[in-house]
Amino acid sequence: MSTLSEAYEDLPLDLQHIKPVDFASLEAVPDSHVWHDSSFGACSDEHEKSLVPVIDLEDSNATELIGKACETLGVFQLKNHGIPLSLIEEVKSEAARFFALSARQKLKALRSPGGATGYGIARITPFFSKYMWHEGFTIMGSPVDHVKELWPHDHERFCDVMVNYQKKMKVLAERLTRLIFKSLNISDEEISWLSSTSNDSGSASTVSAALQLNSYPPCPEPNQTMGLAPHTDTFLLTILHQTQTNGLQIFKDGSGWLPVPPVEGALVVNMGDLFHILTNARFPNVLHRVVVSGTQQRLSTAYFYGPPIDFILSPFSKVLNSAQAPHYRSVAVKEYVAIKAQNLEKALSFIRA
Ligand SMILES: C=C1C[C@]23C[C@H]1CC[C@H]2[C@@]12CCC[C@@](C)(C(=O)O1)[C@H]2[C@@H]3C(=O)O
Ligand SMILES: O=C(O)CCC(=O)C(=O)O
Ligand SMILES: [Fe+2]
Repeated sequence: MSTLSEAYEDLPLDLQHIKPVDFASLEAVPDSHVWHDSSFGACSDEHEKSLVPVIDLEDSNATELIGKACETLGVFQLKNHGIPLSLIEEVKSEAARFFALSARQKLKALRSPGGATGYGIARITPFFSKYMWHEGFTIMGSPVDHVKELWPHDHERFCDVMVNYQKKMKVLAERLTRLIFKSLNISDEEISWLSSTSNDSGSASTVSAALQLNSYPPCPEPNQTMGLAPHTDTFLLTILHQTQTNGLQIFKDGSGWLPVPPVEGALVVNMGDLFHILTNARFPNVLHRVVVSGTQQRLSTAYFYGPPIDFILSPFSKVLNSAQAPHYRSVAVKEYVAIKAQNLEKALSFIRA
């Protein structure tokens, strides 16, 4: 086994946990999608200044600023990231074109129970008793097989844009990972997989990566439902682009749910479980969720990045001071992916040392 999609083949889902409802046909929130969560209104949207720092990647202090943000909140917004805004726009418009199709059309690109790529609801759905006000399109590698079903003669535009965006995201994710390791004083030898994957040398192992297009349709009763339930991301880091519609919130102990407002041209970067493990819990794996709007569709694009699935990770000895014991045992990426898929937020407790 060498690719992430193969790892997910062994973790099949039931169709009821893949197939979205036809949101466009709903005039009210059906009971299946009603969440009894009293905290929606409690979101501190009144916070005028967001706690999430906006960092310029061209800033001469970028390494320190990013290292600090990773350690405190586990999330930051990134400006001057080098991703052409025109490409981001194209991704957004291709995603919008897809989600605007009729339900019948979109179902032609449905993920299969053992598949990773395609249209469907969030993989975390089985852990909750209610469904989310959300539909997604997951891409691992090329989406061509699925998109050909929808647009037999016009699939190239969508596929080219998504493949190109993933290439650019991979370069950025790699650059951020190096920079974050540098902020931790971790040497290059400890990150051999990073260098062995960057030089396209044929047999070299590939990093784990996926692109997720998310759509949260406007909702007739936004306070009654949930866009995306609270979760942490599984891999090292996630690079997210969000449209101008609010909705993303992070959970901070002592403060509750805090908004991550859209910043024009910026990308949101958040730490996932694997960085939390590597840093021996020094970086939080930030808990986040999405609430929905009554009037506007929200679109977001998340790129998940991690080491090759056979890579075995354990807390860096460098980040452990002499008095500190490792909190987590060694675990292969694919093993952690399986534990997470079966246990969600309890996954980390299964690898506690
Ligand atoms: C590469 C990934 C990362 C996945 C699983 C797999 C494909 C789809 C990703 C998401 C996207 C939506 C939220 C999430 C929580 C979900 O349900 O599916 C993500 C999850 C994770 O971070 O675990
Ligand atoms: O839509 C968003 O802003 C969040 C998406 C997300 O958390 C995810 O795809 O993992
Ligand atoms: Fe997420």
